[in-house]
Amino acid sequence: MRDFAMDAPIAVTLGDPSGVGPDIVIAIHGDHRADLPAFFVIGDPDVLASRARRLGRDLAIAMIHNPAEAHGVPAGTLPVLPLVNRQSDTPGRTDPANAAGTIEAIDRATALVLEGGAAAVVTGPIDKKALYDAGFHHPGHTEYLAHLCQLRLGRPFTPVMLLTGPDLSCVPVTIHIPIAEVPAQLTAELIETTCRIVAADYRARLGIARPRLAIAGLNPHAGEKGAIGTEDETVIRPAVARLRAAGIDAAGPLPADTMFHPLARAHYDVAVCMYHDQALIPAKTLAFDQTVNATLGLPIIRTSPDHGTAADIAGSGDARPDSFLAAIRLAGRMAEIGKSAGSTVTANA
Ligand SMILES: NC(=O)C1=CN([C@@H]2O[C@H](COP(=O)(O)OP(=O)(O)OC[C@H]3O[C@@H](n4cnc5c(N)ncnc54)[C@H](O)[C@@H]3O)[C@@H](O)[C@H]2O)C=CC1
Ligand SMILES: NCC(=O)COP(=O)(O)O
Repeated sequence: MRDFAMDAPIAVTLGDPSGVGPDIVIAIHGDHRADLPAFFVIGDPDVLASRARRLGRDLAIAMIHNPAEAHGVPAGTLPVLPLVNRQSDTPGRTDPANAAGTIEAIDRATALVLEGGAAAVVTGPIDKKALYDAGFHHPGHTEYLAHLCQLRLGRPFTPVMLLTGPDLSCVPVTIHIPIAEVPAQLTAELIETTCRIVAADYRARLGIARPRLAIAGLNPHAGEKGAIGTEDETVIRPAVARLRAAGIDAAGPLPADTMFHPLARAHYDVAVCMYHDQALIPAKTLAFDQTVNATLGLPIIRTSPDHGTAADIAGSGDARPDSFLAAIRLAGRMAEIGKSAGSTVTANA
């Protein structure tokens, strides 16, 4: 295992057993472990063993009781912190009985990072609807992690979703909400808070001291000077002006249809978009296999692959591991940068 200058290993959750999370973790452990920062899995060892058999892969598991033991497991074995809530191996098919274990893994990983036992959490993809059906009322990891941090630390956090790939990084200001609710939820305050968190975490966790932010408009042609929608002038432009007055390198509102081509991208480090698909469509289209989803604005480091459960190929061996690998690598880099900066500071921490 390479020395990544981190004292604590990274906690990896498998996500929903209906998906490709277990497939990819098994593949990564078998093929890439030596090139990655130290990590351990929080999951059901029987799910991993069963999935490995389906995939025809050898898998030796070492059960651990705390993250520190991950450093001492025999070479070639995968350290696994077992769940209390047992799960079954159901590739391609969600099972309500698995929900408790899926949530437990996120809870325990977050607690371990907050306590300093783990350096970061890398989450495997969850099936959101399956969790909603089981009573989980948070839209996704992003919002749930903020909730967990608030429960533990007693103050609120604004989580910010960042999709970051080799040639494009994007942040959606509103996240998992219906498109019809976007205009009402999009306030100048939310845009400003999001951009301040982006600027602070780029500095503290991504090593870019003064990132250039390109702020998208909401309406076609950024509202065509108010002729095609008003939010660009009444909500977004005032937020950009305040950010600039505060010393943040922000430009916009920019027409969203022309801000993602290569020449335009050369002018910014991160595109701040007004809604989920405005950010995620360009990010996933340009680099589905290399893009990572990172959560900013929290007192913990969290990354994940950009893709979902891919239940249609779970258990088949066809899942590509690249985005998950990039997520583990980015979590390691963020932990190193945070450590050398001597802080876990975020704008709302
Ligand atoms: N971070 C998370 O937990 C995320 C969870 N999801 C959840 O995943 C579920 C499915 O979402 P979809 O929109 O269908 O997106 P998806 O990313 O799961 O699948 C879209 C298409 O890409 C393919 N694909 C995805 N990952 C792949 C990989 N690693 N290798 C090869 N092919 C891959 C799939 O087979 C499918 O054809 C939903 O329940 C959604 O909520 C979606 C995104 C992120
Ligand atoms: N489309 C991205 C996505 O749904 C990721 O959500 P989260 O579970 O990381 O909050």
